[in-house]
Amino acid sequence: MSANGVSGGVPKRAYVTFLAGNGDYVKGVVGLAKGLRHVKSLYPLVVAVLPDVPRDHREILCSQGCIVREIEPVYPPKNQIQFAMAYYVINYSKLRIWEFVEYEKMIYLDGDIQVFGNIDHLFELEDGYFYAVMDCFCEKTWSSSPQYTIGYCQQCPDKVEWPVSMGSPPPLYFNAGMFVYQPDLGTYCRLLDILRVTAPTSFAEQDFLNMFFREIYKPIPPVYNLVLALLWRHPENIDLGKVKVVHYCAAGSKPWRHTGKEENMEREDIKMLVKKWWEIYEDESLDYKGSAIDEPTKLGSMISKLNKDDVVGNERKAPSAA
Ligand SMILES: O=c1ccn([C@@H]2O[C@H](COP(=O)(O)OP(=O)(O)O)[C@@H](O)[C@H]2O)c(=O)[nH]1
Ligand SMILES: OC[C@H]1O[C@H](O[C@@H]2[C@@H](O)[C@H](O)[C@@H](O)[C@H](O)[C@@H]2O)[C@H](O)[C@@H](O)[C@H]1O
Ligand SMILES: [Mn+2]
Repeated sequence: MSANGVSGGVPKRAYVTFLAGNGDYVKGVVGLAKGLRHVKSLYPLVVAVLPDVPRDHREILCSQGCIVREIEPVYPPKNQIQFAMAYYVINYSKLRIWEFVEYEKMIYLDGDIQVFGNIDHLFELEDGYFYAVMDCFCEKTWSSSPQYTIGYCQQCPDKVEWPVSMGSPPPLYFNAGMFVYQPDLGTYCRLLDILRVTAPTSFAEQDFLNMFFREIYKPIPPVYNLVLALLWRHPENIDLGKVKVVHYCAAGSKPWRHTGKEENMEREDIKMLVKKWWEIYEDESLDYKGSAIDEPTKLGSMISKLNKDDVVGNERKAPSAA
């Protein structure tokens, strides 16, 4: 196995998600694992877990065929920022997935995402770019942004034009709940180095990743990450019948917590998407039939230990002469 994700000439690929805490997001990850099986994906699901994910949750994930990899948390520099959601501070730990260099290419999916159509073909996208779906600025989570204040959204840039007095419009901005990327140790080190000197902002690691990858970001269609708010903010941009990936990120839309009480949660399309999520989650025929994969994967943990030895407390040791 070479460290650049190619073993015996076959490029290693996998889906990867992130799990923190001992709460109910583990249901999201189990649903995602079963959803990928449902669409007959060829690739495994790696779950990057923070140390606070309890053993029983890790065992559930292994029993569902997931490859569980423990990661250390990543924290932003000391700050007074009010994140759009207080818990967003834990999302900086997603940056550890750039260290998974035993894979040549990975598709990151949030734990509150479900895949309803096979997207394995995205692994064939040209190397050297960062692929993700454009976000929307119309929800009140964006109320502290200039876009929201003037009513500008990249989903409909002609509706309210960006005022010339405010300079050029913001660069295209992606939702960080789903992206296609290539793990790489050099990128990983630069991410951590630059994070240490970057003031955190409302959307935490999503803002940081947009800044870091702005030169190589390539938008892909919203069928690959339906941010639910698009259904009521930009319905003209969505053909629900063609959507392959649904991102349950609107307030009140997490299927495993859905009560229908929050704004828009009583919509027929939302209720249908929540029902579809539960149908997969409860479908026992989609349970993993193989033997649970050891946690953590032996090789994976050896590689990450090896990498850690080279990056001690983010100061890199000079490579050994050997
Ligand atoms: O308590 C938590 C909160 C978040 N997450 C992970 O962090 C991701 C990003 O958080 P979330 O999806 O809630 O953000 P949103 O997309 O709703 O803004 C989740 O999908 C999970 O993968 C987690 O594991 N436990
Ligand atoms: O920590 C920042 C988060 O930022 C994103 O969530 C937000 C953001 O996209 C807003 O733009 C939407 O309005 C909102 O609905 C959505 O929840 C990612 O989905 C999530 O994984 C995570 O990175
Ligand atoms: Mn999400």
